[in-house]
Amino acid sequence: MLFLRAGPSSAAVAVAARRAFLPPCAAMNTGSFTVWDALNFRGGSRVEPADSSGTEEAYEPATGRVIATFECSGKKEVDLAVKCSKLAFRVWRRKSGMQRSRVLLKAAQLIRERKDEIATVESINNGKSIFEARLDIDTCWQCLEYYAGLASSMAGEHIQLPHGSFGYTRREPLGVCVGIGAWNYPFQIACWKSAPALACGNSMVFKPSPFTPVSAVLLAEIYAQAGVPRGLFNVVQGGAATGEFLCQHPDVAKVSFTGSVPTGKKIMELSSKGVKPVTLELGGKSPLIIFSDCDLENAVKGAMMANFLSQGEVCCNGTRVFVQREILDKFTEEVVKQTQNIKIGDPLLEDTRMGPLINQPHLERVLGFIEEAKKQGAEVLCGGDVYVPEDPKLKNGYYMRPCVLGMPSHPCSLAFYGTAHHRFPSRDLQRAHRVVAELQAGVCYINNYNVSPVELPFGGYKMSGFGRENGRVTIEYYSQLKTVCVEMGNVESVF
Ligand SMILES: C[N+](C)(C)CCCC=O
Repeated sequence: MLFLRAGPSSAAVAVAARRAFLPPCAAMNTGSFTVWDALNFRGGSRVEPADSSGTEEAYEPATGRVIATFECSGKKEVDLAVKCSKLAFRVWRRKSGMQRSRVLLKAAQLIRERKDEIATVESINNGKSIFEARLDIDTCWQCLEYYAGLASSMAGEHIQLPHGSFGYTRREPLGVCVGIGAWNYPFQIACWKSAPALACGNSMVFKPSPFTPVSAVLLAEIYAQAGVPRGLFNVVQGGAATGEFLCQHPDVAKVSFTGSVPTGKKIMELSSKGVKPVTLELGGKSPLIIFSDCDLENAVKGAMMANFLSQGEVCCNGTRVFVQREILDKFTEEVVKQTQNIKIGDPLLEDTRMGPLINQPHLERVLGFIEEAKKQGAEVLCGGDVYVPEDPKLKNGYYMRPCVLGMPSHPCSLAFYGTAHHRFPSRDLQRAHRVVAELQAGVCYINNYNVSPVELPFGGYKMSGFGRENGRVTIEYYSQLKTVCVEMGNVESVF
C-alpha cells in the first residue's frame, strides 16, 4: 500500500510513481525480495517524505541486489516527524505506567508472533544468518517485556523538611527522543532504544542506518497496532544530513546513537548546541583474555562467540585475543579448526552460520585491514580472503572467509582502536573478579561472551561512549528528575 501526503518532493513523487507500477507484495527469498512500500513512518502510517536530502539505495548483501530505493528525509520531513512526535508525547506522558506497560506488552507479543518474518527481513537486509537474526529478535520482545515491567516503577521520593514542610521528586519523561541506529543490529537497536524511551513516557523519532532501512518500519507498525498514540514512534530514513536535522531540532530533548566513534563525536557536538543529553553506544576493539586454567572447550566457544557473530560486525567483539603461553598452541589449533568449519552461504538457509559483510566498501575495508596487519607482521592462520559461494545467485555477494590472525607481540593498527568490553575464561573466580575490577571497560564477561540478557546494562567506557542501554539504569537516561519544595509555614523573606 502506498501513502502520500501533500507536497512531497519531486524525487519522492518519482519514487512513489515507480512503486505504483510495481507489485504490492515482496517475496521473502534470497534474490527476490524487494521493498515497494514507503519506508518513512509518520503519524501512524507509512509515508513518502515531504522533502528530500538525497536518494539512497539499500542492498541485499548476499546477492548485491538493490532491494529498496528511498528518499532521505529533508528538514521539512524531519520537522513534520518531530511535530507528530511532540503531539503524541502530550497524550502518552499522561498515561499511567500500567497503561504504557499494557501497550508495550502487546507490542512484545506482536514481535513474538512476527518473529520469523522480522528475522527474515533482517537477514536479507543485513546479511546475518537467519539462525542468528531470530536470536536477535528474541532480545527485542524481551526488551519490550522488561521495560513494560519497569514502566510503573518510575517514582520519586518524599523528603521531610523542618516545621512540617517537605519536598518530593517526580521522575518525568524528557519529551521527543531521537534514536539513530546502526546497520549491524537494525531491529534490535530500534527496540533497545524505543522500549525504555516509551516506557518512561517519551516519544521517539528513529532514523535507521541507510544501509538497513527496512525493519524499523515494521517496529513502527507493530507499535501502532499495539495501540500507541498516532505519531508516538516515527521513522525517518536518511544519512548524515537527516541525522543533523534531527540532532539540531529545537524540539528534540535527547539523542541516543549507536554507531561509529567519529559519527558519535559529531552527534555529541551537534546535540551540545541545544544542551541535549546524549547516549553514545560506539565501537570498540575489545581484548579477550584466556587464562591457562580455563575450560579449553568453553574458552574456544567463547572466542568464536566473541568474534564471528554478525560476520564479526559487532561493536563489542573480543577481537584481540590474549592467550597464556602454556595453552596457546592448543587453543589456536582449535579456534582455527572451528573457524574453518563455519558454514558460509545463503543467510536464509537454516544451516548457514555466516553470511556476507554489509556492503562492498566494507568488505574492501576489512580486506585492507588484513593486508595492513600482514605488513605489520601478522600471520594469516585461516581465511581473510574473498569467498565466492557455489550458488550462482550469490556470486555478487560481499562474502569473506572468517579470518584468524597470529599477531606479533607488538601492537597492530588492526587491533588498537578503542575500549569497550572484556572477557576472560578462568576457573579461578578470585582472579577473574580481581582482574575485572582493574579493567577500563563498560561490560566484562567472565566465562562467556556476547550474550545479551536485557536485564543487564550494556555500554562502553572511554571512546566507546557513555550512557547505557538495557537494565534498570536506562530509565535514568530517558527521564529527568523534578524537585518540588513545599512550604507549610509562612515565607521568611530576607528582604
Ligand atoms: C547483541 N550484542 C552481540 C551484544 C551486540 C550489541 C550491539 C553491538 O553492536
